[in-house]
Amino acid sequence: MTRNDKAIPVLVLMGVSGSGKSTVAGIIAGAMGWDLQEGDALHPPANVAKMASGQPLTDEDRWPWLDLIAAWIKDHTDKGLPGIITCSALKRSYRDVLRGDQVVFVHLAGSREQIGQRLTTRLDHFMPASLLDTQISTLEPIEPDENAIVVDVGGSPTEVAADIIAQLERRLES
Ligand SMILES: Nc1ncnc2c1ncn2[C@@H]1O[C@H](COP(=O)(O)OP(=O)(O)OP(=O)(O)O)[C@@H](O)[C@H]1O
Ligand SMILES: O=C(O)[C@H](O)[C@@H](O)[C@H](O)[C@H](O)CO
Repeated sequence: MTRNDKAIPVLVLMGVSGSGKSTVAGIIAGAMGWDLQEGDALHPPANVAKMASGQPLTDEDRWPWLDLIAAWIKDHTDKGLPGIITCSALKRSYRDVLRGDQVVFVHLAGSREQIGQRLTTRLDHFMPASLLDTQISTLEPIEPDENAIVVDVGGSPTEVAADIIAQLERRLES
């Protein structure tokens, strides 16, 4: 059986803390009926404790977590199931662990001021707003050869989700 893998995407919603990954992923998963995995839920407890104490993760902290994200993606691509997973995926080398024919990275991009403002009003999360600067300095922007969509997060969550779905549909048509 042949299958158009591009038509069965697994989206990796990526970007710095507070860029809206969880919020927008929930809207898209609901609208499309796709499986949803919150990447933060796959962090080992030690990683969560480290971030909650205000320390940024190192590469060594992130590799085992990225392996779990990659396993979730592979489970979906092996079964030909669409899905959406949140993962900061800040460095190109991290994205290398996650890549595949069906995998589309969606970078939620916004200004430090806007994302910082959203983080200071988010009170129910382990990640302190103080870590935003290290998230931004660690981020390696998407490069042209990566299978990716970049969206501006200036609009409402519903507008950002609609922008992503529209860009995805245009890619499938082309
Ligand atoms: N487009 C948006 N407009 C206004 N507020 C937003 C938007 N997207 C997200 N928010 C709000 O900003 C905050 C951060 O969003 P969210 O938790 O989804 O980000 P995140 O990227 O998943 O963060 P983290 O990586 O730290 O888990 C939340 O309080 C959320 O309600
Ligand atoms: O790579 C990282 O530093 C982490 O994944 C963070 O991005 C957090 O998981 C997230 O932002 C907090 O919710």
